[in-house]
Amino acid sequence: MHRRFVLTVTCPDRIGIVAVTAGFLATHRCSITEAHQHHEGDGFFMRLAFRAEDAAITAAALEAAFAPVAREFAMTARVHDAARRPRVLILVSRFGHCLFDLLHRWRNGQLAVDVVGVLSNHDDMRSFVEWNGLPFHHLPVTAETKATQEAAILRLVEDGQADLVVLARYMQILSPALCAALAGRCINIHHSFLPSFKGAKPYHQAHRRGVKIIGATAHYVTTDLDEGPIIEQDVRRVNHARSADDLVTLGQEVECAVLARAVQWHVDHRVLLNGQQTIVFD
Ligand SMILES: Nc1nc2c(c(=O)[nH]1)N[C@@H](CN(C=O)c1ccc(C(=O)N[C@@H](CCC(=O)O)C(=O)O)cc1)CN2
Repeated sequence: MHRRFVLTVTCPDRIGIVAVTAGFLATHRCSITEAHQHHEGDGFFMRLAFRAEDAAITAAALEAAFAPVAREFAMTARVHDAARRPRVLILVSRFGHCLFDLLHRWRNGQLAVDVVGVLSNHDDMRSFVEWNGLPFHHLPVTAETKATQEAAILRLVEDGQADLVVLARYMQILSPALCAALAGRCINIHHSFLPSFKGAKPYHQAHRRGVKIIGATAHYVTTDLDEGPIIEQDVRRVNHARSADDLVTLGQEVECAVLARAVQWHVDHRVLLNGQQTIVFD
């Protein structure tokens, strides 16, 4: 049974990157099953999925063997075991639609991850989460208790060895310290087509503006609210007859689909960061 891996590479652009990488894989009896690359300015980005004949080889061993090439080409290179199930911690407040959708995809095997738990600043989702056989962590927060509450969040991330934190309509602004601790591994779903309508009540802002299209945006979380690198977006048409509450309801479907795609692409190592932007090899 061949073992399957993913190699991601970010480096300065130059001749020979693909050749040396493909050569390395061939030398190690690996065959490429999917290849993506992108040139952006002086940068080069690549994702290779491949299978290895040697059933005993590991991602760590391949990454170590590739290190001399990575050094020579100034690459940030990572080898991921495609069979490893990333560990995910989900954060939610009162709106459960994105949580329900993610856990549905987890239960039916579509989302091949291990959910280490669900955390909320409200108790609303406890019964649903525990019905799914998952740990529920109720961590209320006020302005006065924010530092203590966030320390508890970080402990859960570390104790759960979470590879990814998903803000599935978690309506608290994370501090710069927590953003730094979760840099590149925390995805938020914002319920507007960014950069329009940042903040807590985007559908009401959109309704006041009289938009004909609403949307949702999944992005990595940074200190600057709703400014993080965008992973995925989508929209749907609305019209004058829709109330603000209608927009809240109609938007939920878009939020679920956008967040699910963003999480799936992240755990499949299809998203590479390029400064404040992303490159998505979907
Ligand atoms: N550092 C960041 N934290 C969070 C981000 C982010 O981009 N950077 N995204 C939010 C989610 N979000 C919009 O998508 C959002 C959440 C909350 C608020 C807000 O103003 N919250 C108020 C409290 C609201 C309440 O208690 O219901 C606040 O925190 O004072 C705006 C946008 C998640 N965190």
